[in-house]
This record gives sequence, C-alpha cells and structure tokens, in this order.
Amino acid sequence: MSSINAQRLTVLAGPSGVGKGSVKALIQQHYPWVWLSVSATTRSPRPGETDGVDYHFVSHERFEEMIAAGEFLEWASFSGNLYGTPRGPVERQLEAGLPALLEIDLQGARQVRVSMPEAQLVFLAPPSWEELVRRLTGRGTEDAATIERRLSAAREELTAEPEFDHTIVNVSVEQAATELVELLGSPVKAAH
Ligand SMILES: Nc1nc2c(ncn2[C@@H]2O[C@H](COP(=O)(O)OP(=O)(O)O)[C@@H](O)[C@H]2O)c(=O)[nH]1
Ligand SMILES: Nc1ncnc2c1ncn2[C@@H]1O[C@H](COP(=O)(O)OP(=O)(O)O)[C@@H](O)[C@H]1O
Repeated sequence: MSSINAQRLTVLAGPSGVGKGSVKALIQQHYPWVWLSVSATTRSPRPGETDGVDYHFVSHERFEEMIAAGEFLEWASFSGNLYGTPRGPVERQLEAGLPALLEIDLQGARQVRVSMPEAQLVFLAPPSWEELVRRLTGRGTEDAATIERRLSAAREELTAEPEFDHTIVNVSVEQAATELVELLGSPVKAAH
C-alpha cells in the first residue's frame, strides 16, 4: 500500500479502439495544463510518435530492470508488449497536491484500484459495439490478427464498466475530453 494521498489521481481506461489515445491527444493540445503521465513501453514507436512525449520507448531488458527495481506504479502486458506507469513522476505530482491523469489499460486500472483505492477511475465507453468495431478496424495501423485479438479483449473489457467510478461515452472526442477535464477538477471524493 502506498502512503501517498491519491485522491487527485484520475485513471482513464476502456477497451482498445474506444478512443483513449484520441482523448489524451486532444487534452494535450487543448488543455496543456493537465498533467499526464508518460508511460514506458516495449512496443516500437508509430510514425509521428516521440520518445519521452508519447511514451518512453524502452527495450524489454530495460523494462524488466524497471519492474525489478520497483519503478512502476502499475504495469501490464497488452497485445504482446509491456506497458507501465513510472511511479516517481506520479508520486511527485500527488505529493504536491496536484491532479494527475493516467491513460492505461484495464489491468493497470485494476492495479491502481488496489494500490491507491482513493484514485478516481473513469471508464471510456463506445456509443455502441458496432461503433467500437468500426473504430478498431478503421484505424489501419494493425493487421487482421491484431485486430481480432484486440476485439476479443475489448468484448471482455466492456464488462468491467461497473468497477469504475464514472463512465464517459465517447461520442465526440471534444465532448469526452471536456467531461474528463471537468472530472479532474471535481471536489475530492471520500476514499472507498
Ligand atoms: N497498464 C498500462 N497500460 C497502458 C499504459 N500505457 C498505455 N497503456 C495501454 O496500452 C494499450 C495499448 O496502447 P497503444 O500501444 O498506444 O495502442 P492504442 O492505445 O490502441 O493506440 C492501451 O489500452 C493503453 O491504454 C501503462 O502505462 N500501463
Ligand atoms: N469520438 C470519436 N468518434 C469517431 N471516431 C473516433 C472517436 N474517438 C476515436 N475515434 C477513432 O477511433 C479509432 C481508435 O481511437 P484510439 O484513440 O486509437 O483508441 P484507443 O487509444 O482507445 O485504442 C481512431 O481511428 C480514432 O480516430
């Protein structure tokens, strides 16, 4: 258990393809004062992604070292790669009494729920299953096998919604980002 007060920590999670990355990017652009954690990952950068901005792109060996050194607040294996939230920057933010936002997968959100129960968990939901399939298929950055893996994970992940404190339906990226930013500024809630 961490001794850090995590009432100002907000976690955004939801199924693959729902729009988490899009909402995060819009927040970075339009709400630059919102502090977003930069995750470490073993996956390769996509075109346009910058090391240290979008992710810390690290080798598998380096990631394993970071796990062993206890450097992650949470970490998970997703679609064949490792992803984790570096603990130090988040703890410094919370220690200063400032809000912090994580955009992570469901497994990571569940770990935060256990290690920092007072964090607020926000589920990003698709307007419909058909729309989620369209978004996952339409992005064009993954092959058919990857999409199939992500769809079956997404079907399972949709059932996790009741574990979350809030749901935001991602009808438009602008509206979802606005709702999320409002939640960041909402009064602290009682611990679970
Ligand atoms: N647990 C965990 N998941 C993460 C972290 N960073 C990103 N993710 C999740 O990893 C998944 C894959 O991310 P990414 O490779 O960027 O692909 P995309 O989000 O589908 O475009 C998404 O569900 C992210 O929310 C992290 O630090 N921890
Ligand atoms: N509100 C929205 N309306 C229409 N398309 C969206 C919306 N949000 C995201 N998308 C599209 O859906 C696809 C998946 O979004 P992405 O942000 O990569 O999802 P995630 O990070 O949750 O996997 C992208 O092509 C993105 O442009």
